[in-house]
Amino acid sequence: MRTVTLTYPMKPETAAEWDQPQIAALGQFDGLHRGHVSVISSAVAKAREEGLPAAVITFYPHPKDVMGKGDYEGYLTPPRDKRELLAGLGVDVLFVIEFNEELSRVSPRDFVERMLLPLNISAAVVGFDFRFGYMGEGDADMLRLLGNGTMRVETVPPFLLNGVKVSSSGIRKSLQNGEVELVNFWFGRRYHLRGTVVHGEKRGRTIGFPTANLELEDRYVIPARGVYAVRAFHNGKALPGVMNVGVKPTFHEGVTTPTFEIHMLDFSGNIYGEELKVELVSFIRPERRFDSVESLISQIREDAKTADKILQES
Ligand SMILES: Cc1cc2nc3c(=O)[nH]c(=O)nc-3n(C[C@H](O)[C@H](O)[C@H](O)COP(=O)(O)O)c2cc1C
Ligand SMILES: Nc1ncnc2c1ncn2[C@@H]1O[C@H](COP(=O)(O)OP(=O)(O)O)[C@@H](O)[C@H]1O
Repeated sequence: MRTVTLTYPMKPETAAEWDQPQIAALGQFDGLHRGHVSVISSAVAKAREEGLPAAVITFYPHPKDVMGKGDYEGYLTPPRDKRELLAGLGVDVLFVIEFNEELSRVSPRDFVERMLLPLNISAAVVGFDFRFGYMGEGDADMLRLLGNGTMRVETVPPFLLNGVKVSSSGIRKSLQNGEVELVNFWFGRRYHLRGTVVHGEKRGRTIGFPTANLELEDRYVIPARGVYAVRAFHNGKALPGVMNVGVKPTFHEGVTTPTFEIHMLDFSGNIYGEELKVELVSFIRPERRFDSVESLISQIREDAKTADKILQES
């Protein structure tokens, strides 16, 4: 899959490259959940049918990140995850349009005429609630109108699971409530965090539970504080583990930024500086303060047993 970054207005030399028609799915697609996958797969299927390349056109940063008051909660799929997942769906080209204040003021007409038509999009596939252009004034009908007969527009209906519409906002909320199974069901895969193992306070090894401290690679949506059964992938190898997302109230007061610590159940070795991808499998319990280190240790021992059982069954 090729990734192309675009800025508004499109440079003529960029446009000149896209002289073949292509089928494109348009949207923010943060999370690439099953609703998003249904839109993108429909574009890919259409592209295969017509023997044309399948493209995805998306925006980065997230409009809420640019237009908000600095309180954006982060990404479900930061750029690297998005690229990997889209490549796996059979997408040939990913166009990432840089979102900034200027783009937020572009009218639907200018957006279509100056960004989409130059890319030679013969059919655009969008979700049922797709909005674009200044103040979200544009919708699928307007896209069709502005395409002026050169661009077919198809909408994909809402994707429901148990009668509930799968949505990025629903997933964010559930993740922040620790509802991992539900989140994973909506994703159709497991939510993961990726990062580098950094030095912590060196206490883990002294209490019999060394923990790899993860410095997140990007601004992920942070799951609820607490203990999770996880699978950590180290150099592609899956390692069962238990993760604490928290501020360690047993040892600290007033800390607000959580750390991500993973104890791998059957592992020993030095992995400082190395990358881990950590898949969340299940929420075990909220984080709490213990009156003694001994009671924390026996609870962690219980957590490790619980995680082991969950992971053997999933
Ligand atoms: C499975 C697990 C559960 C944990 N639960 C708690 C908890 O409930 N409360 C707490 O204060 N710390 C908790 N911790 C964090 C430990 O306090 C922490 O791992 C230990 O202090 C080592 O920190 P270090 O890696 O920075 O040396 C937990 C850690 C693990 C691995
Ligand atoms: N089973 C394991 N799970 C996690 N990390 C382990 C394990 N065995 C060894 N390690 C190593 O030990 C380090 C964690 O030890 P710890 O005493 O908690 O130090 P720190 O506070 O720097 O994280 C990890 O970063 C990793 O390099």
